[in-house]
Amino acid sequence: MLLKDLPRDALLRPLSRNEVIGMLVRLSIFGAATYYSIKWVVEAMDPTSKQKSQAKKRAEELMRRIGLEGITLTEYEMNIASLLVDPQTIRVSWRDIAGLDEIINELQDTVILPFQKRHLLPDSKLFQPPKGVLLFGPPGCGKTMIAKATAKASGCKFINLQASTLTDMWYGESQKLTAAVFSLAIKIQPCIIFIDEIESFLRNRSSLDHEATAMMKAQFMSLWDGLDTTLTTQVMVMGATNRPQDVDPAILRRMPATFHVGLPNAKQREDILRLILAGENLSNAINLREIAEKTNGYSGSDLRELCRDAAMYRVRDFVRKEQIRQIAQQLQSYEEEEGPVNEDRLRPVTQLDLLFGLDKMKESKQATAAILPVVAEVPLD
Ligand SMILES: Nc1ncnc2c1ncn2[C@@H]1O[C@H](COP(=O)(O)OP(=O)(O)OP(=O)(O)O)[C@@H](O)[C@H]1O
Repeated sequence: MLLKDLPRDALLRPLSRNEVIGMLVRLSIFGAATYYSIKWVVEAMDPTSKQKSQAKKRAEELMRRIGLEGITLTEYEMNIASLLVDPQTIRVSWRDIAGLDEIINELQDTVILPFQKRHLLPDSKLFQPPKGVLLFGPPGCGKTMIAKATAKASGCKFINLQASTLTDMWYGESQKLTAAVFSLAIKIQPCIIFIDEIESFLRNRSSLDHEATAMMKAQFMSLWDGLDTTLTTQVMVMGATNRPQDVDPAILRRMPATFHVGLPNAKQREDILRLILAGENLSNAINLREIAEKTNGYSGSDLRELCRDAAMYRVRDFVRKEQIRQIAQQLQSYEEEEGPVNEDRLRPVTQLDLLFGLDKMKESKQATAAILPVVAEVPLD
């Protein structure tokens, strides 16, 4: 029916109360449907929305587990909160780190005591954890382990900030995220902000820096300085790097406590080997000193790889023996079969296994050395 076909009276008469209410209800439903459709379309068009909602869920779950559910967070703080590590769930403790007693003792005195015993000197400006700590040294020597064990020992929450997080597009705007790192850390303090590969994040400032990156760095440093303003703030930035020479000097100045986590010496390597192999079934003739002496230049992570390989040989032997046994069983009649006598058990790891593992490791190291340039260790000062 067209408008002109309607009776003139029907158009001119005032609307009844019910008609007005009905119209309002229809308008509201239409408005809500439009709003949610537009929202749905916008979200569907945002390629990062799934990641964002996953990060939000993860953050909420983490906050609940850590016992921080009452704290209200902004959207940006929520993104950073998805990187939180609960000190209770950190598996690494001092007992898992071998050969680094000196560094551990110093960390205990300079970092952990001020966190743990803050109540003894609450008004002291001096008895405070340093605002920045730098762990530097070649890869695989335990820097990340030390950072995690420090958080566990001091009972600090641990924000594991990847170099790319603040520059990653899906997380949002760098500057808002940078601000969120610090505001979140303050809300949940005591807290350690850990930045692995800090050189790639806060690299020497150069003219090649993108303007946004330069601004983010400047902002990071000013927020970092701001931590000093209140005595009660218990937030520390801990950085780790393989290339201290590439870290911006302005950042280095903000990390007064530096720890060199270098390649282990022979004694340290023996300690690391003993720790890695603890709990394994070892032959009595194992001589870890011999392996330690033959592994000059190896990192803790190399030694772990070597041991992992060595421990696999007996499994391979076991599988081969089993295959031979099965073939023999098929050839023999079942009456003659003697049955499995102690055959279900793996033999212990032997010195020969470790030496084989070492040979294999040497070969792969030589192969990688051929394709990768040698990175010399440069002292910090
Ligand atoms: N001192 C050590 N004691 C026991 N295990 C060690 C030690 N150093 C390294 N490892 C072994 O090597 C692995 C790697 O160590 P970690 O990740 O802490 O090294 P990193 O110095 O942080 O290396 P990267 O610079 O590559 O991040 C550890 O998971 C551990 O198994």
